[in-house]
Amino acid sequence: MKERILNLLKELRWSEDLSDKLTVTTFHSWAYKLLKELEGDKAPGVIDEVDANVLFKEALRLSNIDLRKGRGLFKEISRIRQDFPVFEPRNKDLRTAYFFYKGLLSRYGVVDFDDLMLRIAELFRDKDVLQQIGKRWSYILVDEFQDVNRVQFELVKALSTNHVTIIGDPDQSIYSFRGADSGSIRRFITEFPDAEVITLDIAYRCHQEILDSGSAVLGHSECKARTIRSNKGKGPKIVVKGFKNPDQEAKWIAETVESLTGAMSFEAINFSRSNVPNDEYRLPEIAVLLRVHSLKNPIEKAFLRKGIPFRETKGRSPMENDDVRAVSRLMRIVMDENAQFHKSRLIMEKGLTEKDIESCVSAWKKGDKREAIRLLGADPENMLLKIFLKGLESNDVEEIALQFKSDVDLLGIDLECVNLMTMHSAKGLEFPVVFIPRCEEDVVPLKGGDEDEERRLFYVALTRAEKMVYITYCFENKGKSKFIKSFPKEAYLDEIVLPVRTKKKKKRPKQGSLF
Ligand SMILES: Nc1ncnc2c1ncn2[C@@H]1O[C@H](COP(=O)(O)OP(=O)(O)OP(=O)(O)O)[C@@H](O)[C@H]1O
Repeated sequence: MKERILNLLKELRWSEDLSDKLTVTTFHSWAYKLLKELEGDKAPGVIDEVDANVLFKEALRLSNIDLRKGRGLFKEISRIRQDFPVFEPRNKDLRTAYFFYKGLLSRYGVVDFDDLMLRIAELFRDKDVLQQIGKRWSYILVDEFQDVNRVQFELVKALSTNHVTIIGDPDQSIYSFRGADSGSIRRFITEFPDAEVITLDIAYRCHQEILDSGSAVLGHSECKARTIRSNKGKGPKIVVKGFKNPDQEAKWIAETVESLTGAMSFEAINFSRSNVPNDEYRLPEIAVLLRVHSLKNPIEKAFLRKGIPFRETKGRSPMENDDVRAVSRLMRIVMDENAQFHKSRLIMEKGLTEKDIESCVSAWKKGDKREAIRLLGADPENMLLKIFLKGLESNDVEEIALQFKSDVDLLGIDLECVNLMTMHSAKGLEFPVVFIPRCEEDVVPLKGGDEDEERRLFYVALTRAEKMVYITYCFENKGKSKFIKSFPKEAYLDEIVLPVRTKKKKKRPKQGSLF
């Protein structure tokens, strides 16, 4: 991102070289660097969400709380610590689990993501610290402000003596389940009444049909429809198709992808191109966006059957890759021989003994990384691991873990394959062609979800498309999503695809025996 900004400045013939003055970072990575600077060697390590869950389960066991309650309690604890000021939980189980969890974090000398932000908020209470840190940046710009939580809001507020610009779209707030405060932009405007509000109402990505349909879906939420004009004007209509079941739907998606990319298989030639623009696309220009990851199976099968390469982007951190994770734990142990938490996890996850770990550390310290990786039971040829190791040459392990939130960041999106991902992980991306399957009631909007947030999520999915949107649903299930029903009539083409009935073979009359 920093490179892109510097290149843009060059294009704009900006005379000053800003490469040393410009910091581009995430909240967590920024907080970690500050913590390390302010607390030096005493600064705790950071554990990600997966490790935090492991530790929380340990806390539940220690406090004799039913593990089945774990998920809900952990969500609640995270919510509490993303609020500001943090309040003490009233619920007895929650209070006990929280107490043990905090104890474990401190015993292992680690913080989780929520704690990390809270620590900085705590440090900023000291006016001198705040002044010392604040004067480093003359201008602060926060992007995707609709996704900040209350603690992050307070940090930005604390730094508001600098010139602060926030950018965001309240209609794309889709992370309230993770603690984001969907009202943060509104709150900012209320708390800083002198702030100049600039409304960006021209869209450069999508055609008018997509914007109008997205606005119509939002029109039913508290955000209310906005009028956004496309500088591209009108484009192809959104294609909506209903199928009998997910297999037929997936088959059609695979055929359409094949046709869009000019594939020449026998079936592709036979397949009707009536809904396909004349252009040919490359596979990475196509994305299939799912409401939940578990809907992927029929689509994967259909792609495999046709030999269409696809890449699944789970929106997960590359740190969740087994090999990367093992080496990252080793790095933490190399840096700090008391990194008990990571030692215990290596023993559990890789079946190593204390002695094995010592051998890994010693090989690593001697510079024999390949041997250390082999001893860990990891694959030195793993591509993600190779990229991770490259990153380690110029960053410390915590930095990498915090910087690269998904493998899209690490690998780049431009592999020669279709992108299969959730609507959430598509946030911020764009593709010439977008498929949105399973747009039926109970899936879109998801049963039990917050309907306003579901509308915003669908809006995000729709507006990833630069040109074509194909929305499909299965009528065998609960039927077409009400979101589609709110599209303006002139923005889409609606069609039901009935399964082709294969003619039953007529029974051959049995020839009577001549004898
Ligand atoms: N002034 C402009 N002129 C031409 N194209 C533009 C302009 N501004 C943005 N674009 C293009 O419009 C698309 C969307 O821009 P960008 O990603 O910055 O918007 P965004 O508001 O962050 O989008 P979203 O939040 O929906 O992901 C990009 O392809 C970008 O190159």
